[in-house]
Amino acid sequence: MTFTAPIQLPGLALDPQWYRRAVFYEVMVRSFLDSNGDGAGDLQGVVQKLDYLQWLGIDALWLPPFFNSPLKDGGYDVQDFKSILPDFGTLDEFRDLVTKVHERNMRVVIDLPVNHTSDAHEWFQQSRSDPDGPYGDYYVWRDTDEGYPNIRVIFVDTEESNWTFDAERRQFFFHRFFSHQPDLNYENPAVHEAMFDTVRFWLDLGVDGFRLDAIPYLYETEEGNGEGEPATHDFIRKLRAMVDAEYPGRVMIAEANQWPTEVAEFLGTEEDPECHMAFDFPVMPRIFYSLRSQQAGELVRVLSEHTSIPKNAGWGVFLRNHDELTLEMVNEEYRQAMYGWYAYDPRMRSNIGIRRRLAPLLDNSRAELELAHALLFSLQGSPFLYYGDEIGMGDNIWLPDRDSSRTPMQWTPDRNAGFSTADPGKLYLPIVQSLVYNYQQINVEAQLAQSRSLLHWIRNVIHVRKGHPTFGLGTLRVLQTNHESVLAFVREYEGSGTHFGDMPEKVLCVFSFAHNPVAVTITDPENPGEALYDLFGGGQFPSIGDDGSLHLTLGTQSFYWLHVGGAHFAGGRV
Ligand SMILES: OC[C@H]1O[C@H](O[C@H]2O[C@H](CO)[C@@H](O)[C@H](O)[C@H]2O)[C@H](O)[C@@H](O)[C@@H]1O
Ligand SMILES: [Ca+2]
Repeated sequence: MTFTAPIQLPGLALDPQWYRRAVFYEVMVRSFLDSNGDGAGDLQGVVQKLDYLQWLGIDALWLPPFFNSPLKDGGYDVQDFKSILPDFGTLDEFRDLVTKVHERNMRVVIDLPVNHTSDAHEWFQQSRSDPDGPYGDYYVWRDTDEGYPNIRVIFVDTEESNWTFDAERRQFFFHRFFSHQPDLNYENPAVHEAMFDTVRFWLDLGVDGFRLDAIPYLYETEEGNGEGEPATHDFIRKLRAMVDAEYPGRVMIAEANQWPTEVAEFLGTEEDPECHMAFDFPVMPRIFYSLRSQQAGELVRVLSEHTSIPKNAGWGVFLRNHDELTLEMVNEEYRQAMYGWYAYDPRMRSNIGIRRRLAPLLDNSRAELELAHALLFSLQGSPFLYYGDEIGMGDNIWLPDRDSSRTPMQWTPDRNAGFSTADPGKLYLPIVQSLVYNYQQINVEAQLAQSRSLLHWIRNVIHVRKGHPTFGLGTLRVLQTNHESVLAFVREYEGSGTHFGDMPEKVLCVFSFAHNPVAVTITDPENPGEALYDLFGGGQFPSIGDDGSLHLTLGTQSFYWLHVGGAHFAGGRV
């Protein structure tokens, strides 16, 4: 067997499975760093912080929309798919960003809201004013608001219907989201062409992939619920075929807030692939549920459900993102429990979810933050971090909608948290100044100076994860335990033999959600008698018994990652 070292810096390493090994980081351009002092973050600001992201161990940036936009929905209301909002920068600056990201062997994934545009988009302006013109059929127009009776309203806080009357065209248009976001009409082949053209435009600029926003909602039918209609899958397959043929190695990531069996359809089959990755929505709220209920049962249940997906497809796992913590994937009983624990002030709720950041949700508990991240970094799928969560940033629930958790990144204890030199009143959103999460306490500089900070802890875990390909590429098998608060699973990878370090490996991951120390017996019938070593420090643990049983004790809300087998293991501390 020959081992070749991965291609080294500078430049991108050739790795067809890069997205399955990658740690992703969501950077809202507007929120990260303001390079020119106008009060809003920009592309050059992101460039200035690439060293920080590389140090943290990030492999790929996910940039939510930065296109020209009225910004009534954080940029998901696109006015022009081929230009950048001037506040954020220029196409040349974007090219520069891509080059500098690639120089660091990192990648850039951009967000593409393919389902709809802003009503300020030229296509919609022309569609409403000239029904018989080239854009007349670009949107979904009807004489009444009675079509598609089975299609639910998603933004229940603001919208009563998916139809809005347009006084100029004197017809109703269809919208899955805000009434200023008309849905594109995918029955029209010209819309397909326009979207392919958009995708090629950004791939030609060097992006490594797309998050396909709100992907289930492209087509509507009278009978269906408009979520993953067959024609939607046909379109995605067609798009994937084009990407594979013209831009091999670039990826499509499905944002489909559905149950894994339905989401798996957005990954297609090996013969007829759709997206390369899809976010795992059900697992996320169950992590939060387990933390408060001290019950691992719901996580055990969803992780034990095997959903088959194509060989090279993968999941994206996350704790938080730029949206509310969605509760669409839990039933009413669990939803109410979670509102009670996490959204006790009605101001904290948004649609079917909770508009708070990670650290305030977990009441700034270091044990819970570590436990939640340990899960994030060891579940099956690629982890997606949300900017600022690595330092435990707070939120501002007095801001409207999801702006509560889109406030400026806190870099230093100085003016505007080092985010901007602008007059503080000019910032796009105020810096968090709350008692616990005040930027003078919670910032990158202060955490860099403390070796035991959350930031250093998260960096260490990321680097340990990266030393073990099983986390990105391995299978997950849930184990039986005799304690209701304990979750245990084995991540197992057969090794590819193509890269140095890409060896067969098994890691036993154990998590206790109990609010007190516990003793537990775990059963792993497949690894009787195997030795166990702590992945962080290399310390030897009691071996698994010959009958497959393992007795462990765990501290309050704590976890272990244990290498299974082999006495040679040396630990992974960086
Ligand atoms: O462009 C409209 C929205 O599209 C995404 O929406 C997703 O977030 C919703 C919650 O905010 C969720 O309920 C829905 O299922 C998703 O498709 C995007 O992430 C949003 O920011 C955007 O408003
Ligand atoms: Ca700026």
